[in-house]
Amino acid sequence: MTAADNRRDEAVLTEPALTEPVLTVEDLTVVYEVEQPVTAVKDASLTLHRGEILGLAGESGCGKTTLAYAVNRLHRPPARISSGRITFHDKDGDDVDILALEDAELRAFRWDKLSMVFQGAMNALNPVTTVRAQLKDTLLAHRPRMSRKEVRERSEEVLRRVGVDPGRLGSYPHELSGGMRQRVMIAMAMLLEPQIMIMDEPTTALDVVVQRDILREIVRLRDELDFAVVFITHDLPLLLEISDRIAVMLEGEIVELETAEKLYREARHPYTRKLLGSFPSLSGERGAFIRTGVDETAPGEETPEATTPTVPAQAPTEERA
Ligand SMILES: Nc1ncnc2c1ncn2[C@@H]1O[C@H](COP(=O)(O)OP(=O)(O)OP(=O)(O)O)[C@@H](O)[C@H]1O
Repeated sequence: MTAADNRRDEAVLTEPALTEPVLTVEDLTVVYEVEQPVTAVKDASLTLHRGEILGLAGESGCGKTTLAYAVNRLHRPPARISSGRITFHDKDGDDVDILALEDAELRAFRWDKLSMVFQGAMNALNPVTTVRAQLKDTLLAHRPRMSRKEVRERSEEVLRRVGVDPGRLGSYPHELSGGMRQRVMIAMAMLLEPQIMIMDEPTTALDVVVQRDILREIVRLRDELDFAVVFITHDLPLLLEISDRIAVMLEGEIVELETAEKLYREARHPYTRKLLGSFPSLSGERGAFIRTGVDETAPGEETPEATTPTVPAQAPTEERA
């Protein structure tokens, strides 16, 4: 392979072809109405494209979680959206004004069109209910006409997709490891085949090896199923590996939004450069762009057009509990 081939391959990997938008956030401002009001998100605008992984980076307290919650209208008082527009562009052609949805419409919208895996989500599973019952409840709440057989098949399929043996359907959350619980949460988030998944530090509480396995699978699932991901973390090296584009937040504002490679090589904003410089793994010799880790799947293990459920190659083999 020549150097030109290498460069071309790298460009294919790192320069995403931007598809049509699936979500548009315009001038969003979110304020915590406390004694000394905090404007946690200031005039934030971004476009998420279909099938894209958009990383949201920035140090603790810059407003990442507030932004993510507001997009899904999961924010609670004292948080208030004081201005802005959030539009979901459904694949059937409809534009949905998320801020105008009534409660019932919002309940139908969440999980179905846009789902969220948030910090500590692995503890969000109901401790007294089996995995089977939790998947079934979510499915039937949105698809009441599904037959028992369809519910069973879909539940098995999503578990397989995230690398959990369907034999675990009968398990209670405490019978699963942290990594498995987090995989189950990801299965739950993709259960209804949403077009967007927002992931807020989904793997932070897990050890590094499990984290990488799960991230690899998220990228693989995105490749197979084409949902868009907003991935939030302050781990910039990790975002550089998995994201198509990265938005950098500083004190509530999005100060830079670029492709991962451009951000890595030619960050424009001084804060982005400072952030890049604060990770020793990024501040040494900048040779080849580091975007290889989680993209590296065993060659030939999957075809892009695969539509049948497949067990990810990296899935742990596990025994029935
Ligand atoms: N309930 C609240 N009341 C008042 N201020 C709040 C509240 N929750 C968050 N904030 C403030 O809003 C700002 C943004 O917080 P947010 O949690 O969105 O940041 P973050 O970037 O997600 O941080 P982290 O990475 O630590 O989760 C911070 O200044 C925070 O102190």
